[in-house]
Parts: sequence; structure tokens; C-alpha cells
Amino acid sequence: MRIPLIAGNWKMNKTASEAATFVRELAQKAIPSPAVETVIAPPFTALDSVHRTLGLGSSIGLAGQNLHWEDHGAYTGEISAPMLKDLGCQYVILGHSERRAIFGERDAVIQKKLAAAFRHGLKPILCVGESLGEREAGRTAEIITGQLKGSLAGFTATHLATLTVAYEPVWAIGTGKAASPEQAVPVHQTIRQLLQQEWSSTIAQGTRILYGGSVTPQNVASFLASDEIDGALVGGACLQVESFASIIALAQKRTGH
Ligand SMILES: O=C(CO)COP(=O)(O)O
Repeated sequence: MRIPLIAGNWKMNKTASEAATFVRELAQKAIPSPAVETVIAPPFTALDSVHRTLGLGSSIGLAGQNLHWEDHGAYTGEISAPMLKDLGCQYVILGHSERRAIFGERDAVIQKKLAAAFRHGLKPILCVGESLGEREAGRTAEIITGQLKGSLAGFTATHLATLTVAYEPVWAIGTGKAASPEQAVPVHQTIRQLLQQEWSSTIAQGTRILYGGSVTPQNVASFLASDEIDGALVGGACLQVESFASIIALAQKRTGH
């Protein structure tokens, strides 16, 4: 049984003090439920204030938005896995399409980052997704498969036990044009089949695959209606307490809690 995950990727939004106000309100509005896991990924500078505001034992988990593959050293401007752990993170988002497109991250680098996450017990949320041109050229499955094989190369089933994959079509991110469930589900199936082929059916059945790209309170239920879609990675709609809390509530409703 895969417990659905609703994760909010704040991207480069909110100062530490704005973040504290936000999570105080979110903790009041979002009713905790064991049926749906909730995670937020504030910018690095807000992690400490969010962690302190939520307090120990909060039902809202924390994720970093990125990390460096080394634990420490001369890497100006970078943040390591032990630093994220120390600030209360259980998760880290890796391979986001904005990291790939704007910062030139390739699968081989994402692989090293995944290794750092696994080494330190941070659960990675690995993002994959095709561009509009790639989809229109009928290359979606090939692109997703290549990204997964490249970034997951060399990892064992034991490593993958803590992996979450997020399918985020690049053309759906921040555009207000979400994929339809009919477009997303076959890609989720492709991802699950690859996990089965390359690792095991236990890994394939146990790995959560989220959908991301213009998820809103209006469309989240249509994604979660499919057994293939184990939650959502939310961008814009996670920045307001009302909309993120209602996405969480809708996910809980889907699971009957
Ligand atoms: O990139 C995303 C989450 O990681 C999705 O962003 P939007 O929900 O704003 O499209």
C-alpha cells in the first residue's frame, strides 16, 4: 500500500519570516491524517524558521529543494545533505526541470546527488519530465526512461526503497496547463514498468509516483482518482495556505480519511 504524498515546492519564494507565518497558519488549517503524507520544500534560508515553528513531531514533513553531492568542502554557495538533515529535512527534491534547464543539471550529476541523499538517509523526490517538443515528437517514454536510467544508474533495490518519483511534464509547470490524467497515467505506467524491469516488482509496487505541473484544488482529485498517481508535487498552488490546505484535504478525502 502506497501512502499518498502531497508535497509543496516553494521554489524561490518566501523569506524566513513569511515562511514562519505561513506554516503557523497551515498547521492550523491542514488536519493531520495518517492516510496522506504532507511535505513542504521551503528555500534553504527558511528551513530553520519553518522547522522551529512546526516543532518536533509535526505531521508536516520538510524537504530541501536541492543539495550538493559532497558532504562539505570548497563549494561556494552550495548546501549538503548533512546540512539539510540538521535542519530537520527528511526529503530532498532532486532533478527538478528548473535545475535541469536553468542550471544545466545532467543525469550524471543528479545520480551523484541521489547517492548523497541515500548515504545520509534523506528520501529523494526525483523529478523527471519531457518538454513540449519531445512530447509532440512522440519521445515522452524515451525521455523519461533515459532520465530514470541515467540518474538511477548503479543503485540497488535497498537504495530505491526510499525513492519517490515525480512526473512533471515541463510544458505543464507554471503554465496553468496541467496534463490530463489520460496523458499522465501512461507515463506513470512507463515509470513503474521500468522500476520493475531494472529492479524488482517490490520496488515498482512500493515506489510512489507523483504528478506535478499546474496542480490546483480544482484538478487534484482527477489525478488522485487513478491508482497510478500516488500524490502531487505542487508549485504555485502551494504558496497560499487556503489552496494548499484544500489540496491536502481533497487528497485525504480520496483515501476516505
Ligand atoms: O514545478 C512544480 C513543482 O515542482 C510545479 O509547479 P506548478 O504547480 O506551479 O506548475
